[in-house]
Amino acid sequence: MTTGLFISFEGIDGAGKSSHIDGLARAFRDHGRVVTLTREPGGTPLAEKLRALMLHDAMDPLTEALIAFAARRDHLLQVIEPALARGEVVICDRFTDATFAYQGAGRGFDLQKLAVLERMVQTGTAPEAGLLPDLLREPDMTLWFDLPAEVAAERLATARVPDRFEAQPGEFFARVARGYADRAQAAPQRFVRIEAHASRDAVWRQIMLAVAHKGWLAGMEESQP
Ligand SMILES: Nc1ncnc2c1ncn2[C@@H]1O[C@H](COP(=O)(O)OP(=O)(O)OP(=O)(O)O)[C@@H](O)[C@H]1O
Ligand SMILES: Cc1cn([C@H]2C[C@H](O)[C@@H](COP(=O)(O)O)O2)c(=O)[nH]c1=O
Repeated sequence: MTTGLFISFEGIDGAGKSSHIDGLARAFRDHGRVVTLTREPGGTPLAEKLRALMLHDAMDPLTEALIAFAARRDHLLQVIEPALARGEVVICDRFTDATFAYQGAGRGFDLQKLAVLERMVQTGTAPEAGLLPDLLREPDMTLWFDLPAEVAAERLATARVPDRFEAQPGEFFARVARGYADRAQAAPQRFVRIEAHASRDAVWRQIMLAVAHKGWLAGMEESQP
């Protein structure tokens, strides 16, 4: 039985994640792996409804954090854990690091309270779904797209109508970026920093190197995005 792999993509809005998620899924499929591509907040019918609330309705930071974790719990139980149990590669556009970066560093919500919620949601009162009491479910690797907030803002300026987060000022994203840097520093074995202020090809090469370094897609280092 192949072991499941859990990979998350993180970074501030506009850092360039979406431009590469499909490419990584394709690379794994070319290697014969079954891939579940998903995102947070979202990934299940219930969590997608919570996503719409979170992105468009005004609320206080605690409510925002609780919605993020409620959506995550459903997503874990319905999609992520079953896919990992089947031995699939789960590629998730954002996971809990986003809550620490956005609700924690960005909004200023208490990081220790987030850590309590993280433990409640990502450990297991649901052993049948793959969650275990003493094991915090986390990605096996987090690709962190590190891009200065002002460059991300320039990229997004012409891209689309902003949601509640994208409409935040530059200082908010500078705080979120620092929040990601703190998470990366605290978990260097899980995080891979991607220098995102680079061409798409250069970013793709970094992703392929990170994956090859784990021994997951040997021989694909020269592949195209
Ligand atoms: N390496 C790059 N150089 C220049 N522009 C880029 C690069 N990568 C992506 N872009 C552009 O930047 C914008 C944001 O990219 P993308 O949607 O991939 O970011 P994202 O991290 O997924 O953002 P979000 O989290 O808000 O969905 C898009 O217009 C995209 O075409
Ligand atoms: C998981 C998660 C996400 N967010 C924010 C980050 C983004 O601004 C949006 C999601 O939009 P995207 O286009 O899919 O990147 O939600 C958050 O604030 N907290 C979270 O836990």
